[in-house]
Amino acid sequence: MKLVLSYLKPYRVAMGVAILLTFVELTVELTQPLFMAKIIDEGILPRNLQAVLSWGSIMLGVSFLAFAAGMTSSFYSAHVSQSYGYDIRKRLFEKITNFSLETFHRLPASSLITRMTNDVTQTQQAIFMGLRIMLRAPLIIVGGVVMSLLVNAKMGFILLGTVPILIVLILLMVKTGGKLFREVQTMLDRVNSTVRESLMRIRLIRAFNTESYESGLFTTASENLRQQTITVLRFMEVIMPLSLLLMNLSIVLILWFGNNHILMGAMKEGDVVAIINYATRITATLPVFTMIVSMFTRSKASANRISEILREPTNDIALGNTTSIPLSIKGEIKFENVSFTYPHSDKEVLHQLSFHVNQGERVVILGATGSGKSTLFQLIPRLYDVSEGTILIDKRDLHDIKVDELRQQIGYVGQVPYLFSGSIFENITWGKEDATLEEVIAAAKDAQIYSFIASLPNQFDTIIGQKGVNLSGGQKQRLSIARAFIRQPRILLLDDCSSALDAQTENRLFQALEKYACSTLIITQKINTALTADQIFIMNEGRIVAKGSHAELLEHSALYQQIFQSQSKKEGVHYV
Ligand SMILES: Nc1ncnc2c1ncn2[C@@H]1O[C@H](COP(=O)(O)OP(=O)(O)OP(=O)(O)O)[C@@H](O)[C@H]1O
Repeated sequence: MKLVLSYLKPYRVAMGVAILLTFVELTVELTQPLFMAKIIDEGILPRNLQAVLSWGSIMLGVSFLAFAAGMTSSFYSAHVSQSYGYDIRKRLFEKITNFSLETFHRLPASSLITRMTNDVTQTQQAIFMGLRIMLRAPLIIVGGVVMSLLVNAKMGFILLGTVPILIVLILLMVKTGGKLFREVQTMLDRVNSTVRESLMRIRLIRAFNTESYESGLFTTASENLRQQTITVLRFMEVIMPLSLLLMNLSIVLILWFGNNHILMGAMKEGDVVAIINYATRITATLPVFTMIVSMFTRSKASANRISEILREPTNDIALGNTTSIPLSIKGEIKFENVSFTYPHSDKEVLHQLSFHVNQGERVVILGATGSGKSTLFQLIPRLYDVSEGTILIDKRDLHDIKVDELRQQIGYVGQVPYLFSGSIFENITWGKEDATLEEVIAAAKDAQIYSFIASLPNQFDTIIGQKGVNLSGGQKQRLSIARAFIRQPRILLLDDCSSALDAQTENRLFQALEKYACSTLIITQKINTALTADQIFIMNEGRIVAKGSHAELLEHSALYQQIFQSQSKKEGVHYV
């Protein structure tokens, strides 16, 4: 909470002005019953129209002052809450874009979106309400009692006697109600996460026909929320009428004693009306406390969730530990005894890897699932840092190359092609923002997707849905490859990204790749692809268990012979 509130620091002056003006508005409001008393005592009862008009005009003037102060206070409060919202969203976005991959695994995108939107809005509303309403309610209670004592000390004592009981009830409401509202908030979060997760796996739910199971999860979460909300409302329904009963009793007492005092000539009618007015103003603030408690509880939960993000460490790799030597990479890659363990994990997934890839070479990596192939790829653009050993690019330690310069010269295509909503042109040029149409066409042709794009009515301007839902798996893969090609990378990492392509298309793709003359590492399950490689690595349980050219491996590696023979039989591969 403190961390989130620290974002209000730049707006201390505006907050001060808003609070000061709320005080002015409130003070002025509290004088109104006094003028009302004057109108009654000096105008209405003695039938003096002049007095009614004079006091009425003063009351109107004062009301206008309260209106102006309230409006300006609202203006400043809105400025503070909106500026705070803008600042904190900006900071959250900066922070999130610098998260390590590890943090992204832990905090799913949907949860981050909720924190950046809904949670920030909750805290913004609480700040606005805090400056405008939260202060008003307690101040009206205190101010109302003080003014009543000033109007008539004896009558004022009735309110003074009532208010401590009222405060006890309010404190009970804040404490117990706060706890109950916190539980409501937890239940509400559970409903949100159930819906979120169900929507994320909707395809799977349909495929496995598990709608009734999901619906059960949702019903349970929803029912818990209903029960908890009923409990908190019942509690409030007891406390609120009790408080109202107390205030109404004090109003009856004021009327009773007031009537006696008027009859005895010890008090004027107007003063009784003024004190009644203060009592009703205090009564009117009571429902506001329910809102304050519920809003404060919600915004506290939101503030905690926002703080979690703000406290997350950022990716040290992206931020520091780099020298600024500008470098044009040639593409030679050397691993020297590289071992790797994922952060927050005890299991070493790569063990003592050593290999050398010459500039412009093509290397195919084969291996069982989970053997560490994708992990190896992630070390080259420094998405993770090695735990032991050294990676050299052009004989230079990876740590001595500026990370953004390194990444600019690497083309990476992951296992799952990611396309965003936008045009095909935008999706390809994401790899190089200043690319010309000619470059885009060339990349699309090399990625074997041009003829498909050309057949579309809007060609490169065709809008594709989020995650490219209107494209086939193979088309998505080829668009992702075009995005990597357009960068003219010096190192190209293709992580099983041509799995959906037929053999002919894949062949043409790899032929087109020749002209880029970049060092290319390809993870694949297809032996056909291995045939085009300068070197083949076979990985097993985090180790390179065999490496060499196709001919070398065919001669020396029993494992490779097995893979080759089993796939050759299936696919009719012939090595010439
Ligand atoms: N973020 C992570 N945190 C901890 N362990 C991980 C993480 N990602 C992968 N691993 C583990 O690292 C090992 C290697 O995974 P990796 O994805 O590199 O294998 P792979 O050979 O590419 O597999 P596949 O062919 O199925 O993609 C696996 O045991 C996996 O469980």
